[in-house]
Amino acid sequence: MRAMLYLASQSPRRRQLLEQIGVRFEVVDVDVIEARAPGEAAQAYVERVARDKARAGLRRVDGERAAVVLGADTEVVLDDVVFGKPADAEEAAAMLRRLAGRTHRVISAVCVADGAREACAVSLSEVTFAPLDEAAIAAYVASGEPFGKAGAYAIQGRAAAFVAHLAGSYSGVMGLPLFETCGLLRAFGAAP
Ligand SMILES: Cc1cn([C@H]2C[C@H](O)[C@@H](COP(=O)(O)OP(=O)(O)OP(=O)(O)O)O2)c(=O)[nH]c1=O
Repeated sequence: MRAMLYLASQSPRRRQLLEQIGVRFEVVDVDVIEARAPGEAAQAYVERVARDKARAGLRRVDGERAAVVLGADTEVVLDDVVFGKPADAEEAAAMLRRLAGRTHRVISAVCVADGAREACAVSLSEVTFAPLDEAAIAAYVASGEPFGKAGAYAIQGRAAAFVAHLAGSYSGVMGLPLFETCGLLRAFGAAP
């Protein structure tokens, strides 16, 4: 019998990505505080948040036999500054100004847990943005796309036009690294 998989995420992108690899799952809502501790390395932070989401999901499905829970986190990192989701239009524009014409890292962590064990994987990507002028930034922010996205952009959306180069995982940048996810789910008996 295959384990029942729960995706501990509100992100429509993660749902879409998991569907893409043909895995059956249900969504469980979790509310995890995302705050980097002083001195915490960016990658350690992303991994910790993904793990917290998986653990919170596990608590929500508590008591269910053969439940496997998946949590993930994605952050954009430039000069060791972690760019999460912008709070407003001003912050979105500020993030895009800093990303323009430069190469940043995208760290995506995925953690899978059941009642007995837990495992995580991290995907690292490098994304190079073309230079962006103020008009392009203003138009992009006005489109609404930056909101709810780490680094204030969506590679799967209009921001594809900004991406001059990507080294790494497209699905990882979008929010769920599918290669790593698939490996973990197989190990937990939640994917064929
Ligand atoms: C960089 C980038 C991020 N994103 C999204 C993926 C994530 O939804 C979001 C990063 O925020 P997260 O905090 O990782 O996830 P979330 O709050 O959206 O969802 P949950 O915690 O419930 O799982 O940014 C894109 O959709 N495209 C991109 O190109």
